[in-house]
Amino acid sequence: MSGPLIVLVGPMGVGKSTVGELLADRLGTTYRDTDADVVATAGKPISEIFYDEGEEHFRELERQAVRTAVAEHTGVLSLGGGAVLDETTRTLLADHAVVYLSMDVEEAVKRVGLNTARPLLAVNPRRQWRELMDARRHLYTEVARATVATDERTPEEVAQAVLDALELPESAGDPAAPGRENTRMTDQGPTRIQIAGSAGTDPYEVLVGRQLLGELPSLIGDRARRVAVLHPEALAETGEAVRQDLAEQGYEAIAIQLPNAEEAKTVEVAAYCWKALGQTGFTRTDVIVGVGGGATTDVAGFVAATWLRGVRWIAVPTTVLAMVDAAVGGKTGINTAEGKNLVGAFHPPAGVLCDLAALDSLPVHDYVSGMAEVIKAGFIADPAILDLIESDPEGARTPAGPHTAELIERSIRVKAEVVSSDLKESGLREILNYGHTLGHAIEKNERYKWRHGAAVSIGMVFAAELGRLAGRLDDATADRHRTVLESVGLPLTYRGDQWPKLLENMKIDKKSRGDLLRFIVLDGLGKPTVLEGPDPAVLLAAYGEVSA
Ligand SMILES: NC(=O)c1ccc[n+]([C@@H]2O[C@H](COP(=O)([O-])OP(=O)(O)OC[C@H]3O[C@@H](n4cnc5c(N)ncnc54)[C@H](O)[C@@H]3O)[C@@H](O)[C@H]2O)c1
Ligand SMILES: O=C(O)C(=O)C[C@@H](O)[C@H](O)[C@H](O)COP(=O)(O)O
Repeated sequence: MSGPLIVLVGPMGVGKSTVGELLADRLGTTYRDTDADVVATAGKPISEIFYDEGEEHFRELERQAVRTAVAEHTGVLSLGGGAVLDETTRTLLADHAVVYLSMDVEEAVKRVGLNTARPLLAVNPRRQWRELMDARRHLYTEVARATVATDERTPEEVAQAVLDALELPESAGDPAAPGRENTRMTDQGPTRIQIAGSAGTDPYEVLVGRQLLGELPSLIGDRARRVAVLHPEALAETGEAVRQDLAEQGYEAIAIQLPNAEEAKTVEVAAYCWKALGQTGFTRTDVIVGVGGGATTDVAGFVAATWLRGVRWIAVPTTVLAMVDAAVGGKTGINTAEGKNLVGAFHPPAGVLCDLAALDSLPVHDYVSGMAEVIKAGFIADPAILDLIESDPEGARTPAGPHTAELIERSIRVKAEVVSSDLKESGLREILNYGHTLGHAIEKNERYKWRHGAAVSIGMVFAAELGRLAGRLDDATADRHRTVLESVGLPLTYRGDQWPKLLENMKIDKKSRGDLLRFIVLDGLGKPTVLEGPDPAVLLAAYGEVSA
């Protein structure tokens, strides 16, 4: 019978794609994945199909994808975790060499837990997993010719067990087969970016990848008895899922819900957290976990810095901006009526887990806001970032874009290098403030209702104009600010009549020294420097270039 040489079924996260690709290599054939086919047909990630059109529509797309692939494909094929729910699909699989890859519940939660791209497991992963498997296990075994357990086996061992179970020699595939039809990222594990310890602080790692929940307990460590999970209202379910998971690992885990966005960065919210910690009996060996955007991680870090004069904390950033900037480097803090981040502390986290799957649920404006800090990293240190964005500006507005992981990793590396050598901003670190002097002044002027990235975007155009007018920056690089920021949808202008207020706000910027205003400007692409006490007329002229 023609059709796939092997069909792999089994739950999400069991490793079908990794094992499938290994099998295809060893058999000299090609690998195909019906989930990838569905994503290609729909033009969006599976989580978005679930969200926009519902599970029923997704199942219909999946049924068609399986029918086509079973008819066309002659190599190794893997099906989505729920494909076997469909009776037509099960009938179609009869007489094919189907192998069920299984795993136990602990392994599943470790591999899949925090991955919000798996829409069925966003909340309480352990319980949901059991329910899911109770509903599906018999369907997997019904269609499968063999079952291969994956627990505590390497992908190579699983692949060998599949070949053994089907009694397939390694030459069974077609060596003349063309290249892969659907290559997918294999589970290579997260990228690890090191941040050096300095000023008496420990080194730590920023992990970028998927399915990173399993890393939390080892970061928390066994000296901790209590863990507080701080999360924004928008991530109530995720926060509770993380809390519950930690509780099931034996920690006394509490969740503290914060308001969304800048409303969390107040002394009242910090005081509410201190109260919760006090009532829980939080000691110096206990640990805070901040799950959310930059506002949440700023508060979580600040509460950790101030409680008992400093407890350990871990950042789980869920926005682009928090991944590339806020959660890395140990600047923590809150706003006051007088200005942005005016109260805070340098208190680095014990680790940062950037689960890229979290970005799938981020509203587009918040995603784009984060691109301002990515673009900042491009202008001050890594112009390849700008080239990537300019090659596909639309792609840079969505987590499904082709360069998402690279843009995020490159930006983190820029930040990592700077904060590794100057944690407390005694010099070099000031370059990370590019665009922020005016940006923060705008945020205060808008009573912290604007997105940070939007304000920083205007701030960068202003800084570029300041650099140009001060005779430091060439026209092409100054103009490039406008084109690249606008291409992803960031704003370039602000109300002209607000200058006196903005000037007043800028005086309390953390880079100011006495009455001296200081700005980060560029001497050229990737060459940030400090401009001290610019002529007021030059400042006004630069503002004229961004005023609407
Ligand atoms: N400490 C630093 O070094 C540093 C650096 C840059 C920025 N910041 C600070 O970071 C803050 C901005 O961070 P931000 O842009 O992440 O905004 P944010 O934290 O305000 O998050 C934006 C919105 O998205 C929601 N959200 C977060 N993750 C989500 C997800 N995965 N799915 C759906 N909704 C989600 C939040 O609840 C919020 O409503 C500012 O306060 C800024 O000052 C700090
Ligand atoms: O990490 C830094 O240092 C930065 O300046 C990064 C900025 O993007 C960030 O917005 C930071 O919070 C601003 O710090 P502040 O000291 O100006 O409040």
